[in-house]
Amino acid sequence: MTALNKSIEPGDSPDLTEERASGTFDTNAMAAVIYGSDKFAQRRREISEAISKIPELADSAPLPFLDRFGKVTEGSRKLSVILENIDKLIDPSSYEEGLHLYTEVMGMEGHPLALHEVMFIPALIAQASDEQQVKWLGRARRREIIGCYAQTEMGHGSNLRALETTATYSPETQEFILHSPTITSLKWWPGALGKSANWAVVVANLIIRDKNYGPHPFMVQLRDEDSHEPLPGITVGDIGPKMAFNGGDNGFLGFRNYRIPREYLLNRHAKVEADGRYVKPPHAKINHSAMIRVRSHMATGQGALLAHALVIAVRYSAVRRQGYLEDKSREVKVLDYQTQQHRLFPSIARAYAFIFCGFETIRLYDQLLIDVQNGNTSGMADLHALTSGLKSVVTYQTGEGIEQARMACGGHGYSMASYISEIYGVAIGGCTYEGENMVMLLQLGRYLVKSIEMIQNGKSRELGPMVAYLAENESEIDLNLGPNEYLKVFEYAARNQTWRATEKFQKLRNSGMSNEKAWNQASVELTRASRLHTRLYIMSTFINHVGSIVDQKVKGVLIDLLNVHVTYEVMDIGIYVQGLLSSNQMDLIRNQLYVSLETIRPNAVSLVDSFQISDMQLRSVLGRRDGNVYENLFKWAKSSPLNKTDVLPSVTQYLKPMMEKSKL
Ligand SMILES: CC/C=C\C/C=C\C/C=C\C/C=C/C(=O)SCCNC(=O)CCNC(=O)[C@H](O)C(C)(C)COP(=O)(O)OP(=O)(O)OC[C@H]1O[C@@H](n2cnc3c(N)ncnc32)[C@H](O)[C@@H]1OP(=O)(O)O
Ligand SMILES: Cc1cc2nc3c(=O)[nH]c(=O)nc-3n(C[C@H](O)[C@H](O)[C@H](O)COP(=O)(O)OP(=O)(O)OC[C@H]3O[C@@H](n4cnc5c(N)ncnc54)[C@H](O)[C@@H]3O)c2cc1C
Repeated sequence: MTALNKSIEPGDSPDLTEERASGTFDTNAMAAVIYGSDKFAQRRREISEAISKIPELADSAPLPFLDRFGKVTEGSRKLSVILENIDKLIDPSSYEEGLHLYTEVMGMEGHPLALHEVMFIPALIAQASDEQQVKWLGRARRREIIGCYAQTEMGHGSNLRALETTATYSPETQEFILHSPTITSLKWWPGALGKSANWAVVVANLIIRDKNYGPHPFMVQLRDEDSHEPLPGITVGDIGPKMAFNGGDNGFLGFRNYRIPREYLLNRHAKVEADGRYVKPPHAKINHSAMIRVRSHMATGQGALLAHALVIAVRYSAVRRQGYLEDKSREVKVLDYQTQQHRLFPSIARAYAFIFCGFETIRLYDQLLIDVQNGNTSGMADLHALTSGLKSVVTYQTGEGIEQARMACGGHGYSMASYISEIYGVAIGGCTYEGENMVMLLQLGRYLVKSIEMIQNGKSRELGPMVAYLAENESEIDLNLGPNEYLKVFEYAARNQTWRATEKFQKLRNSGMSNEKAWNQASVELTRASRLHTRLYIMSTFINHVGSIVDQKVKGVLIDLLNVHVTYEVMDIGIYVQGLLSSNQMDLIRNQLYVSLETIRPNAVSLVDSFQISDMQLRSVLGRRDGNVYENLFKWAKSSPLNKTDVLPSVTQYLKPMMEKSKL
């Protein structure tokens, strides 16, 4: 019996045992749905089992008790143990297995290879020519070098056109000269840059004979491969502590006329010939492909973070007893309160929805990558718009859900013993990285406005499938028919808001206002349209995915969860559907939501157990699989370094003299 499946073990809290007994489906079968296949769900369990057999992979102390230096050291220490044992742990060629291994062993705090795997290698795959890949990709995959992705500067992150770092081509020496002309041009934020990486993909403005060709990616060696000392002309270091990711070394980087060979421009798409002739890429934004990749993966990534917080909050809510319902002889599990269910269950539904929606988005990205490698860039604008909206909505809603999960754990949720604040810090980083959320919502807004303009110009037939609904007329809604009717409600809301926002923008522009000013004055309405459009996409992928499930028990509970989702989402956008739904219909939906919360209640713990997050990965006293919270909370507090002695030096030095003095 492993510690991961839904089986009940001796010594488990009777409250959690009772919850698991009431589950109506097999959590292994649900895990197969969550992780895409039974085979991979099984591999995850095997990897967790293998990790548990290597004691050096365990945290050397609860991570919240480590200081920054300790966290950074811990990440590197564990990395070396992982690499010594890698063949025993995973299939090293599998990205997914690697991700599971790192997530479980490292926790949330970050580690030296995070950006190497997530951005550096993908940037080489997408942007390096075949010849360049022979030179660097193998070395990167074998971890002979550690890389990062250095784009953002102290002065500019969103507006890439204003980046200041230059890469000036010198035809005489056939080199690029990298230079940081100002303080604000210092690269600032790249993960693993500060202390770990010795190479970077650096985004800099390509200058040839005084002409600026805009941001391009360059492969740049930062540190000596033997001594790890920064190379002459490079200034590099750590940017200091952050809200989270404190085991990671986000860094700064400056160049003083630093020379690299002409062949170090990543030139799969754009090239500079020896004489300085520039060969244009097939699409102006093709250099942004590493960002598109991460954005495409963010729905699944954020879904997993939300799931992590919910495993903690739901299990804890089943062992936490506080207050009474009808039976006054025993306090109830707080999970039985409708308010607690309303706080947590819609988030469980969203976590599932984000993961399923992520499958579809990753599929679209993988297809785009193949198309682009074959010279077809026609799908780039669609995927850019979709992933811009998606990363914004899922990161924001994940943050909201995790914060509700924290509050659902009362006072103990505020303790680092819950680990929820760490998950929150990591998740909300996603609202900023890979494009600040408002900026990205406006990118989608731009695409939606263009879609409306196509309809206005009689080109509805040319609209892509995801925006075709913008040209439709609304039909009667019968809410007894199930999720597809709710989808129509969402289509109505997104269509209406997109038309209103576009018309506002056009009206302002037609009144003589500049395009930019009109855009700015319509921008809040445009972001609202983008959110509704994205939520519609999430809902439709959720519905489609549930429709494709074969295991009937799993499908049954996912339909119940879908009912929570659609009713909650429609209630949440009530203001946008006032013209469509009567107040009687709104009351009906509200009641359906309350009924669906009750329907899900017996399966709540099994639904979060199905994420199969081991206790090691969970790192939460409140969320432990066995539910034995209280004795472990006391043990956790006793392990605090402050409790090593009864009397602290600070008491002897400052408080005692103060109290003594007051006695006189
Ligand atoms: C597996 C992963 C899971 C989890 C990750 C875990 C950990 C990782 C942690 C952290 C990593 C973080 C990394 C980073 O943050 S890297 C830095 C990221 N930086 C950004 O995202 C910058 C955001 N800014 C931009 O992307 C662009 O500057 C912006 C799109 C906002 C504007 O670009 P620009 O000014 O150049 O263009 P516009 O004039 O606005 O638009 C012109 C035109 O081009 C279209 N466009 C823009 N971008 C793209 C694109 N990527 N693809 C296709 N088309 C694009 C845009 O829509 C316009 O089109 P049109 O309207 O037709 O003219
Ligand atoms: C945890 C973390 C990890 C990161 N890792 C990396 C990395 O590995 N590599 C890397 O290169 N970078 C990295 N970054 C940097 C990140 O990509 C940028 O911080 C991000 O793109 C936002 O840019 P900014 O900081 O310039 O924000 P700003 O653009 O300055 O945003 C400030 C405010 O201005 C608003 N704003 C800006 N432009 C507009 C506009 N046009 N219209 C309306 N409002 C606007 C924004 O909405 C926001 O409210 C990381 C950041 C974080 C937090």
